[in-house]
This record gives sequence, C-alpha cells and structure tokens, in this order.
Amino acid sequence: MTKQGFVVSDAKLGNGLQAVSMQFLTAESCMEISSRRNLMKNETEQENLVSASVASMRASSPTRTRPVASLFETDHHSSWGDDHPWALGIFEKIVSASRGKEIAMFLDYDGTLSPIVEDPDRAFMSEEMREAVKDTARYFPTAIVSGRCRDKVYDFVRLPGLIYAGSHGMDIRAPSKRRKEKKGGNKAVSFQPASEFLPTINEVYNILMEKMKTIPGAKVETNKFCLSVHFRCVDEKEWAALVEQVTSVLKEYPELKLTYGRKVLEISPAINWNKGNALEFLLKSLGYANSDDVLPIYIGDDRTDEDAFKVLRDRGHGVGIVVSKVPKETSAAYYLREPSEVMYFLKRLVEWKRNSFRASA
Ligand SMILES: O=P(O)(O)OC[C@H]1O[C@H](O[C@H]2O[C@H](CO)[C@@H](O)[C@H](O)[C@H]2O)[C@H](O)[C@@H](O)[C@@H]1O
Repeated sequence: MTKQGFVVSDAKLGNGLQAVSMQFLTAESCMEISSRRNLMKNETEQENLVSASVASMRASSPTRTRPVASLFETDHHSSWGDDHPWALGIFEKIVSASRGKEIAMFLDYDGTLSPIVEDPDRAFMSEEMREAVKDTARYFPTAIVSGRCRDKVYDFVRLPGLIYAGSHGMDIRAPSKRRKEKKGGNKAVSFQPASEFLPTINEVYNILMEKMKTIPGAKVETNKFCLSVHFRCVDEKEWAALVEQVTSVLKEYPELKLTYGRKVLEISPAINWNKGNALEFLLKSLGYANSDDVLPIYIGDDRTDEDAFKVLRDRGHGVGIVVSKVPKETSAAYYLREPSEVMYFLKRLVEWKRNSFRASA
C-alpha cells in the first residue's frame, strides 16, 4: 500500500505482533515508484498499441476471401458491386460524363500499373502497360501519384512528359510542356511540402535499418520524404515484434506518423498533406481550378489512394476507381480488379478519344 510520500508496510515482529511501520520516502524513491507505474502504464499502452497495429496490418493486407470471377466477366462482387460498379462494365457512362470537359488522368503505381510482387525493387510494369500509359498521356494530362520516391517511380515508368508525384504526393514535379499550357502556363511545377523533414526521415531510416536486422524478411525502403517498412516476407508470428520495434522508435518522433498499406507500414511526416491534396494541387496547376472544365479520373489500390477518392467524392465530380479483387470499404465510386483491367480501361479510353476525333473530323 503506498501513499504520496510514504510507504506503509506490514512487518512481523519477533513476538508475533504485527507492527505497521511508516517510512518517509525520499523524493528519489517517490520518483522511482511513479516512474515504475508510468513504465507499467506505458508498457500496457505499448501492448495495446502493438495489438491494434497488428490488427491494422491484417486489415490493410486482406487476403482473397472468395474465388475471383474470370477476367472481364461483368458479374462479380455481388452487392458490393451494386454500390461500386465495375468500371469496364459502365465505361460508356463514365466517358459520357466527360462531355464538354477534358479528362485528366491520375494513376497510382504499385498494384495499379504494376502487379504486387514480393520484392519492391522488382515491381516492373509490362511494356504493354507502358504503351497504354504513353498513349493515355498523348490525349489526356496524366499524372503518376505514388508512395514511392519520385525518382524511383520515374525509373519504373520511364515516360517523360508525365507528371510525377512521389512520396505520397509530397514530391511533385510537372514538366513545363503540358497540354493545358494555355490555361496553366508552361512553367515547370515543383512542390515539396515536407522538405524540412528530410534529416529526420534519414535519421529514422538508419535506426530502422539497424532494428529490422532482427526481423527476418523485413525490409526498410526509403522514399525520400517517407519510409516503408515491408512485412510481406515476414512470418506473421513476427508481426507484433516488428510493429513494436517500429512504434517504439516512432515514439521519439511525434512529428512522424504511421499508416498501413499492403503488407507495408508507411512512415511519413505528420503534416496535412496526402494524395488528395496532391490531386487538388495538380488540378489547379494544370489550369483546372474550375471543376466544370475537367473530369478527373483517379485509379489506385491502396489506403493512401482513399484520400484522393474522398476529394473526388466530396467535390461531387470526378471518377474514383479502386483496384481490388475483394470488396472493401472505399470512397471510390467504381472498381477494377487488377492492373490488367486498368490497362484495358486505359486502352478503351484512348480508343474512345481517337474515335471521337475521327467522328468530329
Ligand atoms: O502509392 P503506390 O505507388 O501504390 O506505392 C505504395 C507502396 O508500394 C510499394 O509497396 C507495395 O508494392 C510492393 C511491390 O509490389 C510490394 O512488395 C509491397 O508489399 C507493397 O506494399 C512500395 O515498395 C512502397 O514503397 C510504396 O509506399
């Protein structure tokens, strides 16, 4: 039993009588008890945080829950599909919404243009996909909006003339010659709202590289303004240990935040800037401040893409398409199941545009 400043303890005396001795505690021992309590409280909080984090890791990396219908069948996802129609099934409706407007295309990279693979350094897109994106960019302003660092995503896509927004939209560069130059001007646009976090991100990268050596299969990837801790190749039994290490490091860096992607923990500056802000920023810098002029189409598969889907939903115009094989909570209006369907969607869009040019010639 303890009181503030005193410890009250029972002691058995030799004559069998019980005496209560009261000792005055020194400031140091008081602090010791209180820090032990805090430690216990912190330990419980840390345990709760770890279990919540492992739950989030599972939730953000769903496994296939039912057999997937064969490619390009129109009837899948049943009731979820009623609320979020298959984008290829209602293609005509989507393009007819662009009447009198220009389409602007926003594409996520991993899981959208390239299939998800075990090694993040080998997430290549196919040549056929590259051609489809290249053709798309010929007719519509096209941006790649990725969690990857901008240079890395450019190395994968290798198409000049596109807009690249890396680090979840925190590193934007648009080339000077853009289609909307008459409205948006033809100056190159570059924007890095998190540049002051660079030293911190590098510091945390070095710490995590060291810590993750103890977790077999874990991989830390630097994306310049963000970090990714991959657990795709980590045994599920080790997930709690991994997230415990990561959260205990992040406790020292309240200026950073942790989010969950597909078998990945994403660490980024806790600033109010995400892929949704990047989408708005790009629309503006493309000269589409007036929403009547443009129909933005955003295609993505990950949690971070939800911020962009929300922007489109809240603006009440624009087309959000989630890439997913399983029903999931999303602010996107439509879905496609995998990168091959994204490619087919892009090809149809290009074909539709070419046909409309021919018809008006
Ligand atoms: O915004 P994105 O372009 O979708 O980038 C999000 C993260 O994608 C990458 O990780 C994911 O893809 C890897 C390769 O297929 C896969 O191994 C990993 O499990 C996925 O989470 C990328 O490596 C991360 O840095 C991005 O943040």
